[in-house]
Amino acid sequence: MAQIASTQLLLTPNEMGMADKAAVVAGESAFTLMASAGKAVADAIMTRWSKHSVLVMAGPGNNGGDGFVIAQALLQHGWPVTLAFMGQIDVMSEEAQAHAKAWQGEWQTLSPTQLENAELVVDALFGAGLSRPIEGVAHDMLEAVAQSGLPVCAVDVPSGLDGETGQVFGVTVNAELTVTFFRKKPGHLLFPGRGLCGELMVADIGIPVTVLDELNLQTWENNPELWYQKYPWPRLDGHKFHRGHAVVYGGETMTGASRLTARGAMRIGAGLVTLAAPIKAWAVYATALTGVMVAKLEQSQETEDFEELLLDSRHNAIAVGPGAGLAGFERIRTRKIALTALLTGRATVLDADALSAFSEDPQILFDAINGPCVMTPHEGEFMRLFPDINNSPEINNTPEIKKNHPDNKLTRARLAAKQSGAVVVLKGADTVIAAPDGLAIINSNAPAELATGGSGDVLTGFIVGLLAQGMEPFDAAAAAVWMHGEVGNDIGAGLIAEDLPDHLPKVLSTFKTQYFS
Ligand SMILES: NC(=O)C1=CN([C@@H]2O[C@H](COP(=O)(O)OP(=O)(O)OC[C@H]3O[C@@H](n4cnc5c(N)ncnc54)[C@H](O)[C@@H]3O)[C@@H](O)[C@H]2O)[C@@H](O)CC1
Ligand SMILES: [K+]
Repeated sequence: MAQIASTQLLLTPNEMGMADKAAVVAGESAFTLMASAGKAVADAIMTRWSKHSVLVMAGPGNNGGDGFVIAQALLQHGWPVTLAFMGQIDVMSEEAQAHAKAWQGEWQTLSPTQLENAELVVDALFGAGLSRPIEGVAHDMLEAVAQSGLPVCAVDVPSGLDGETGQVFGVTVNAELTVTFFRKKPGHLLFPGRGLCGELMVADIGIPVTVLDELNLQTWENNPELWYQKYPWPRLDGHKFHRGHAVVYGGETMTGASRLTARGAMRIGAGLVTLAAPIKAWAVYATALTGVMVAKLEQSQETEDFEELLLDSRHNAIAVGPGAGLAGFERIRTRKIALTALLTGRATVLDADALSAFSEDPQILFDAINGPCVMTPHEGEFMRLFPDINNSPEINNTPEIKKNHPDNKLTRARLAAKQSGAVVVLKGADTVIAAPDGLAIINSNAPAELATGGSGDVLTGFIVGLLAQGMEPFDAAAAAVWMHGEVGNDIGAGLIAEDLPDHLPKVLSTFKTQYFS
């Protein structure tokens, strides 16, 4: 995956530091890399804004070094520039010192009063090297910038944002534009970070792509580049059975949920979809569904009937959860149905009630997972199913920045995948898809409109539909989440879950034109 989608790779600040070092070893000069970084930011500023009075805040590390380059470039183009420095010049890196010496304007010491005459702020205080909470004058300055409402261009990250987790380390600013270098970082895509970066630009500063080979990277931003080659396009000579047969369990009361799942599975191309429902609700399903077949599960023997249905090995992918039911006896039934599905060893998606039903004894669920499985919890379901993860050593023994912010969504999803043996899709505006082997993808195309009732049920349908067509769970989850986001963007305001499956053909056709013609 690394080779086919190198541009989608995400590097933590630490990995970025290693890439930077490897580039220098490969013959790039650190001075030139910094010059290119600063120039890229200055160019972006001059493209976006007309000539303004600029305050460049330069911090004690290489982020500050970039600040000197930016200040000098803007000055040379006739912009009024104030340079506000915080640090000790003689302990800065050689390249930062060299660029600081090249600065031809006046030096000032960082102070909130400098904001009085500023029209635009360049935030080059802290970047990848942030290692403890921001205090003192830098803290006061960032707070004053935030309160001033002035437009901010952040260098690499808004200072105070942890590039690894997307969490804020005490204080930060809301940037209108963030220019980062070489590759994005997870913190640019994970909330709240994503909301603080404004427009995010990635500048090529001359780091050779070959440095990535040494790094064993495991995190990507979701994009068809990652999985389009494995996408199961229907073959002209194909038969509907080649496109799989998905089985969706439907509960007794909330019948809409599993119908949305079934429709999602149909739309994404499953050859056949059967909705299996308890007899009490059977008539509702049978009346409402046309292309989807409905199977009856007789009273008091629902699990046995479900098991029998699955004896037919053409039923190659199963979804349990949407509308499955949690009240009283339904909870027991939902558990049995989920375990029956897992026992087949066939590709299974567990969502909603199928996750919550195991909140008291999640290990029973994890022990039953021994085939391809995708779990799609939202935050609430995740907390119920993985209560220990926030207290796990991998979260708490990391440096202080992470210790103070256990809400590292990427790490949590990875730990959950490892613990359960399933691909975990931790849903939200920044959905993370993590596999038990450590690979992870952060999704970034979901619009706010997708946060609506039934939207997750459709996603489950997209996943099970792709599984039925033979896609591997990690790829199927990534592709489904991306399609779901694209459909959401396509519909926009006024979106309801019912629209999602029916807008998919348009998105699929654009995707097909782009990648397969
Ligand atoms: N490929 C790369 O990695 C490149 C990186 N560049 C820049 O270099 C930056 C990284 O440079 P550094 O590693 O020097 O990191 P920073 O510039 O973020 O700052 C590190 C310095 O700040 C101090 N510090 C950390 N947290 C602090 C706190 N809370 N309060 C006070 N001081 C604190 C550290 O002790 C260290 O002296 C990137 O963000 C980017 O802007 C560019 O110059 C070009 C190439
Ligand atoms: K910064």
